[in-house]
Amino acid sequence: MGAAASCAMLGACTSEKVTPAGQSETGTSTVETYGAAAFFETTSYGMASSAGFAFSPDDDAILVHSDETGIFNAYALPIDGSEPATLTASDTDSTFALSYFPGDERILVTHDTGGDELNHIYLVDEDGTSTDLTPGEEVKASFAGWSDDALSFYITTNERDARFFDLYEYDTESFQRELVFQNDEGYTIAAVSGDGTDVALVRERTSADSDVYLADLEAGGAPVHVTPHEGNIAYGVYDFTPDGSQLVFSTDEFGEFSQAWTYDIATGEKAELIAEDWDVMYVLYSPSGDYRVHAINEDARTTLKITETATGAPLTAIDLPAGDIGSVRFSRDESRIAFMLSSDTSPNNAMVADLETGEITQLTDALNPAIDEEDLVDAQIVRYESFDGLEIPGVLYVPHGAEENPAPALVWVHGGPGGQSRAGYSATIQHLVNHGYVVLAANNRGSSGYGKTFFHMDDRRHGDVDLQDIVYAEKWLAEQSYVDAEKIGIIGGSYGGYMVGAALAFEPDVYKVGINIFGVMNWVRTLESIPPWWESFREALFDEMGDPATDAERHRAISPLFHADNIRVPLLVVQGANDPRVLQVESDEIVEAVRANGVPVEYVVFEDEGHGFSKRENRIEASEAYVTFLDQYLKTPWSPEGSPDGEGEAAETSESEE
Ligand SMILES: CSCC[C@H](NC=O)C(=O)N[C@@H](Cc1ccccc1)C(=O)O
Repeated sequence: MGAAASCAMLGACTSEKVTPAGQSETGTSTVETYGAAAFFETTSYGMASSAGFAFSPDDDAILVHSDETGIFNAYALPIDGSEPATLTASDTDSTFALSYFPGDERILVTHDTGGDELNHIYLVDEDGTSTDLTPGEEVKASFAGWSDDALSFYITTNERDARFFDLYEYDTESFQRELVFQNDEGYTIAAVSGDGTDVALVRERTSADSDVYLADLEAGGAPVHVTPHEGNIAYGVYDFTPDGSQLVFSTDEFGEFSQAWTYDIATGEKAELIAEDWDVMYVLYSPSGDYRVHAINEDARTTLKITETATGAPLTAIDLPAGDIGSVRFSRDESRIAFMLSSDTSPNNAMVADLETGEITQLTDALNPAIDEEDLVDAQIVRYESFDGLEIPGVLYVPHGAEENPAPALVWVHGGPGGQSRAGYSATIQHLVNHGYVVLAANNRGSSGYGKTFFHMDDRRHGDVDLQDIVYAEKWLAEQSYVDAEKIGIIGGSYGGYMVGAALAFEPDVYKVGINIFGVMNWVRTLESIPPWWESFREALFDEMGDPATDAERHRAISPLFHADNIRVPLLVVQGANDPRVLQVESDEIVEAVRANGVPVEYVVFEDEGHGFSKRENRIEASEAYVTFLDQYLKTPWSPEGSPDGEGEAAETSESEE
């Protein structure tokens, strides 16, 4: 971590750099090419939870996590820019900062084991001693915030019933705890009011239709239904106001996008709080309630607004720097805010702004100094037409020099269903682009962020209309002057990995190669073996995807595994052994089936990862594997005829594979 620098704009770079000899020529300019290690030697930073205290009790440091050692751990970053203090030192489990204690420098952190998603909450004393507050082999726990009097904090765990999360209140000194809300009905516990009187609950019937309830923790009794309605309306919870008088909830009742509304707990009155032209992503308050922060998902970029609550006027004390601002946290005395600042070409940096002087200080220097930001590229938001004329949004990255020398390209598909590819820094995408690949992150119908109509267009039509959007992404890329139309591949993770498998199996002539990162290959098995703690949204998931008990035939029809004999192009599969959502067997079986076709198939398994890769050495190995595979099979397209026996050949197995 670097020393403080006064606010350097992490702005976008557009100009080309002329660099010394020995670097790759791309058209009229020279861009240095970096290995995966260089991209991942960049440090990833994240802020303590919005439900906790990110500032230390005396406001002189902020609590963050970073992967500076290769494994995420918690650190205190002094706001004067002096050297950070290491607070946890795990060399096995990615550990994430939750909160300082209200009155001392003990902290709460969370980690799972090897990516199994069974997170526990740990108390870390000032001498570094760590205590598991939520022990138990199959227990999954989450931090849910502090009481206003600082005498207790809240944790949800599923230890009583693996399917449901109950709410416990922990004493800050004795760590004795009390069950304050027993959840037998499959609610999602969304927020607890600071005065400890109310808990906000969400019940999801379908992804289009959900409700908010309020349970009175003092009076007990059945939770009050806050959102009675007819038809499909999706309601959710942002937070309580700091005085506990109102619940701020989300609704898509009044248009395509989610708005923020208030519910007055005493009177039951509802009122519009924030309506924007896009989804309101979150709403949070300063501890006193004097300031309100909300973010908008504006065409795949985050726009942040800070408002003086009393007047509704925008905060003018500081000029927020250009770039993506997130994780805003107020100091205890509300004289400062901490936030993360990033751009398409720069990862998160921790910043502190003084609301009295307007001064902004950069506390970290995350991008590996060996990388020149000007060698990276900005994202462009684009739109293309699909088979039925529907406009599909995407996030496009074009390598420097591709206009002069058309480049191979990749369609990148996000997870979900219902996720969204967003602009912003991605080490993996920048690594691919730096190695000469155009990347189009397509937001096929069904993606979030573009309104509820678009979001639901894929319901029970997965592997059909959304796949066609991905096919049309290839067609659009092939028409671009900077793309070598003969060299277009597909890459995606999880649901995006499913789309990779589906594209290769059901549209076998479209893509030249595929990279499947822990993708669902067999929907019957995946939906039959979802983690027990998904119970609160199992019904909604089955409503969208189909219930394996009744829709198994359709699930077989759309599952790449049962159509693997159609896959005739090189395939790279990457999987975490501890993934509880997409089990390793999904990848094992598709690898075996496609290898039987005589097609090159490479397979990388990480023994200590789950649904996503968090350890630096694994992220480097995965990213290096993508580029090596693409350089081998996409830059010089593979054909069965070109292989020694004319039938194709199976590739060698990666060292990581067991
Ligand atoms: C309606 S999406 C619920 C699943 C969940 N979504 C959040 O990310 C998820 O983990 N999706 C996986 C794919 C998947 C879908 C259904 C069952 C298992 C895995 C993903 O894309 O990350």
